[in-house]
Amino acid sequence: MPIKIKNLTFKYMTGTPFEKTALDNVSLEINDGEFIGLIGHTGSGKSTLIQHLNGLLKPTSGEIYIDDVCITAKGVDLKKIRQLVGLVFQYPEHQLFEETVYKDVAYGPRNLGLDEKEIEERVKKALEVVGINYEKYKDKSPFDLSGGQKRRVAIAGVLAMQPKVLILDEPTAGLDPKGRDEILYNIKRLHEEYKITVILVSHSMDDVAELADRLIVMYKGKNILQGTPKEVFKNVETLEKIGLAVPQVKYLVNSLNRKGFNINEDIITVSEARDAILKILRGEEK
Ligand SMILES: Nc1ncnc2c1ncn2[C@@H]1O[C@H](COP(=O)(O)OP(=O)(O)OP(=O)(O)O)[C@@H](O)[C@H]1O
Repeated sequence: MPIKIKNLTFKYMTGTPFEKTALDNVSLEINDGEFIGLIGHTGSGKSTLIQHLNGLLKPTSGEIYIDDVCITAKGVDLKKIRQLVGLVFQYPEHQLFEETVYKDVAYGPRNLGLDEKEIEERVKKALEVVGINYEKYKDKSPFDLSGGQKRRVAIAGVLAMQPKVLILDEPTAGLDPKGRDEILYNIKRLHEEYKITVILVSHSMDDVAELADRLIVMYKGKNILQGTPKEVFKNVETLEKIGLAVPQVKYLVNSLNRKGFNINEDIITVSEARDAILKILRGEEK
């Protein structure tokens, strides 16, 4: 489902002495089935931008089209838009409230007025996608689960709406490494198997380097850079100036090259670095 953002400006508390321009004339296009990494320093406008994509915020000016439907026009059916564009907030597990995992994941589909058979199928599928065993967990209280499991159940609640676009605001924040890996693995799988468009807001350059097809970099409410991770991470100076880093692997490659090695400076992921270092160790390259 393609998304077009045209000249989007958003101000908080307009007309007050506290007015704050959070988005400043942002224009962007996201293609159907793309995996976008949305990065930027804290306060750069990422959360404000994604809240526009399912109609939670209304632009001060500008337009947004989803699948060629202008969702910022008057009278648009926001309920339908929210079905198509699923938004997973930071710490989504704080919104779990039902007494069983089943009921929590079923909450959205039930509100759509679906029959119980369809609801059950959706719950099963959504839990399967996030790697939670349906039979084992459906009757458990969400509050008896680990942090990573709770979050996956919360994500399943959004997936049960069968959105075409999934937006996740820092889905791994506060999780231990195991919980983090499980979430990222499941998002990647979801994108690959269901061709769903994913927008991942992240502070981890390593994660977006591994996962995203394209990065969008925000700075002070503007989209200042975009391109494939390799293209974007070439701009080391610009990124550091705006408080971002490049993937750790890039620093490792630079430091090895300073010691006389000749490793491809485009390398941004651990697996690429491993392959390059193995080649050196096998004597295929210096
Ligand atoms: N409810 C609000 N009222 C007033 N200003 C706000 C509000 N929410 C955000 N802002 C301001 O708007 C700007 C953009 O904030 P936003 O939360 O979109 O940034 P962000 O990139 O998502 O940050 P983070 O990475 O910390 O989540 C910031 O200057 C922020 O202080």
